[in-house]
Order: sequence, then C-alpha cells, then structure tokens
Amino acid sequence: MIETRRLAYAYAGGARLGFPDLCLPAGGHLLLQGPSGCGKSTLLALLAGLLSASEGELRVAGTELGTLSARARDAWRGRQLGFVPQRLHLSSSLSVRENLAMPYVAAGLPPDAARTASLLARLGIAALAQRRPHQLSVGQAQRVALARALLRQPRLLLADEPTANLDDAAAAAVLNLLAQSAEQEGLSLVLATHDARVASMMAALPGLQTLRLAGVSA
Ligand SMILES: Nc1ncnc2c1ncn2[C@@H]1O[C@H](COP(=O)(O)OP(=O)(O)OP(=O)(O)O)[C@@H](O)[C@H]1O
Repeated sequence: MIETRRLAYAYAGGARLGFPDLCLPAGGHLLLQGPSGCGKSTLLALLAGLLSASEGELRVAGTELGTLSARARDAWRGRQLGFVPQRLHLSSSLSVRENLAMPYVAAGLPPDAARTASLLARLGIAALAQRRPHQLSVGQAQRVALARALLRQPRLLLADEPTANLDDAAAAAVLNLLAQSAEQEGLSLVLATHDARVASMMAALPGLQTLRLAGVSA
C-alpha cells in the first residue's frame, strides 16, 4: 500500500526532514509516533500527495506520486484516499450534510444518503446533520471530517491526531469505526497520534506497524 525510499522534505527556509523507509503491505496499518515537530504531519501530507517530496521515492496505493501532475494527484487522492488533517477544512457556509455531499459532488456522483447517515450514527453525531461547522464543538467537527474521509470507501485513510479532542466514549466510537472499516472494507490506516488510547485500541489490529519519528535530520 505504501513504499518509500530515502524520502525527505525541506520547507522553504526550514530544516530538512528525512524519513525512514516504509513498506506497508495492502491491508496493513501504521501508527506514526514521535515528539511534536518531528514531521508526522509532513509525512502524512507527502503520503497524501499534498506536498511533493524534495528527495526520494514514494509509492502509494500502486501509484508513484512523483510522476503525477498536481491535477492528476488531486484526482488520484479523491479515488484512493481519505484524509483527515489536523486543520479540518469543513466549508463554513455549508451544513454538515452538505459538507458530506461534497466528496460525491466533486466526483460527479449522487450523494449516498444511507452511507452518510450510517457513518454519522456510528460516530454519535447523527443529530448534527443540519448544523454549520461553527455550531459544532471541535470534537464533533473532527468526527464530521472523519465521516467525510470515509464516505467513498477509500483504500487508505490518513488521519492526523484523529482522537485529539475526543472524550473516551467518542474516541472509542472513532476507533471502533476505524477497526471495523479495516476488517470489513479492507481499509488501511495510517494514524499520526500522541494518544495512548489509539495505541492500546489499535494494538489488536492484524498487520499493525509502528513508526517512531526522531526529528529533523541534516
Ligand atoms: N509551512 C512550514 N514552513 C516551515 N517549516 C514548517 C512548516 N510546516 C511545518 N514546519 C516545520 O517542520 C517540522 C515538522 O512539522 P510537522 O507539522 O510535520 O510536525 P508534527 O510531528 O506533525 O508535529 P505535531 O505533533 O506538533 O503536530 C517542524 O519543525 C515544523 O516547525
């Protein structure tokens, strides 16, 4: 599902971030750990094709990302990937339901109301479908973003601190949904997290790898 070789990224004017080689088979899962600033979000953005690597090779879901144009990468991402970044990017002028229609609209497909309702219910936010993002708590918005990422049954879900603002019950709902999606839909998970609850609940997942990033390299 993911293969990287000598992957590195340098922000303009910033230090070079070098990443250990990864080999995650289809159906495998990865926990990305490490101290604040070590590069977890940067690696997720590289894997999602939102940043282009400064060095190295990157193959995700069968595609060599370095060979794609920005437009082709956008289309590839929509087909293969669910992405839940730290900053959620819900559209403020749209209701939750309308936000959740967007992945379908972008792909020229009719929204799947049954799947949308089922995901909202499983995440404990079914009552919030008519609200706008500013009427949600941070943890509720986080679950809406997760629902949005899972709607089109991606092969790979990349999530940055998916339980960061959630109490134990909501975190358990999120992690159960992810584990069930992995088991029943063959979804591969890549979760960047500081949260011990994630490590402990995901420990039972078959094919789980853990990558601890150390930080900036020269
Ligand atoms: N746009 C940017 N320009 C310059 N440097 C950046 C930029 N974004 C991130 N960085 C730097 O790159 C490094 C890695 O950042 P990144 O956000 O990937 O870390 P992280 O492990 O996800 O951190 P956290 O756990 O705090 O979210 C940090 O030193 C950060 O300051």
